[in-house]
Amino acid sequence: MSPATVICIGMAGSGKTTFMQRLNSHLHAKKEPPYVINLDPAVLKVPYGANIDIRDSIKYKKVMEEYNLGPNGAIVTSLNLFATKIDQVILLVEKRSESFLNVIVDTPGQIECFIWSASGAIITEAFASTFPTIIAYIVDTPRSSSPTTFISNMLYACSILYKTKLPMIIVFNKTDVQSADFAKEWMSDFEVFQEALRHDAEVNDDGTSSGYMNSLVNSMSLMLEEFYSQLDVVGVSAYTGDGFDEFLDAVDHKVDEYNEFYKAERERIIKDKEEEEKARKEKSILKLMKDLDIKGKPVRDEVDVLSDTESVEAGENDGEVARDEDEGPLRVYTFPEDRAGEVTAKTDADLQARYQQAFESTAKTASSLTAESIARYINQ
Ligand SMILES: Nc1nc2c(ncn2[C@@H]2O[C@H](COP(=O)(O)OP(=O)(O)OP(=O)(O)O)[C@@H](O)[C@H]2O)c(=O)[nH]1
Repeated sequence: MSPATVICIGMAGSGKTTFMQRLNSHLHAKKEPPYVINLDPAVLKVPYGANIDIRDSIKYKKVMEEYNLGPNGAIVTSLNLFATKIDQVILLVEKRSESFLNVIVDTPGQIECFIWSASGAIITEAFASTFPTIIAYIVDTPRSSSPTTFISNMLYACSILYKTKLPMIIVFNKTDVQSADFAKEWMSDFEVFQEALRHDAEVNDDGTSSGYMNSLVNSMSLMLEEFYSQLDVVGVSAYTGDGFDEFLDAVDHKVDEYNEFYKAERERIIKDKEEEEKARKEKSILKLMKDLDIKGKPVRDEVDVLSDTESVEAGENDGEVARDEDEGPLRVYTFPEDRAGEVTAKTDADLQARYQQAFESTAKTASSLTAESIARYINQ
């Protein structure tokens, strides 16, 4: 059975690394140790034992110095460098896939460096086309307790879902500080969310609010209802380990969903792409043949016709041999030696004339060039 891959994504400080550490120890305690991958090149310390660590092959600080980049540019470049080896990574994981049930992947805190970069897409796609892959979007619960921050976070999650096209679990972390019940309620009951929004506006209104913000958040929350229906939502505490069994149940549920819907959809997309590529190749071959003026006829026939270059001036008659009106009978039988003589004589005279012409024009150009350079020399 293919191991389920869980890619942890979340804003900086949401607790991805702590979550990974807790998930790792939770699975170890269940005697189901996972395969752990760290894709954050800038992290100083990884508090869990990673089987594959991007920092082993790519030195973030050197990338910064060598390519003269800032912190985010260096993360993207490190990921680009890593993405070139992703097939080897997948092979490594595949080789050992019999001995674990889960692959867990940590990503950089700067979400956009991973989600919106080409390399992030390549890495995600490589996993998703080999193993059932799901996204765990980690949210800092205490920092999302205001309706506006909450909706911003959900919009971000929504964009990630549509970008990756993979099943997603929203993980409300840090429930030891604040329970995630309020968020679950907001996601399931639109009226409760509106009430919270109204209350927030009253409490925080300093007289500068135009009401525009509230109506915008209102419409967004309506729009997000469809998005919420596709999600599994769990509350966890990476500190205490609370909610991790529930999280693993959600992973199982999403893996079933992946196998049922996403896999078929992905296969359809890949097939469509292959067909598109095939059609594109056929079209460009046809275009090439047209440019070469082959017109779809078998190439050998054309070569035979085109080989008679002596009788045709370049560009004339589209490469076809025209017969002179006074050429006489279509076919005259002569002895091979005579024919050879005729051709040689004609060719020799022709060649002589062409050499002469070429020599004259070259000499002319050369002499005028020499005159020009002498004049330039005298001027200097
Ligand atoms: N109270 C509480 N704090 C937590 C929990 N999980 C993480 N933290 C704290 O949140 C802060 C950020 O945690 P990290 O795990 O470093 O977060 P991260 O998302 O990996 O951060 P970046 O790698 O910078 O993106 C740290 O101070 C953690 O101690 C939790 O469940 N409860």
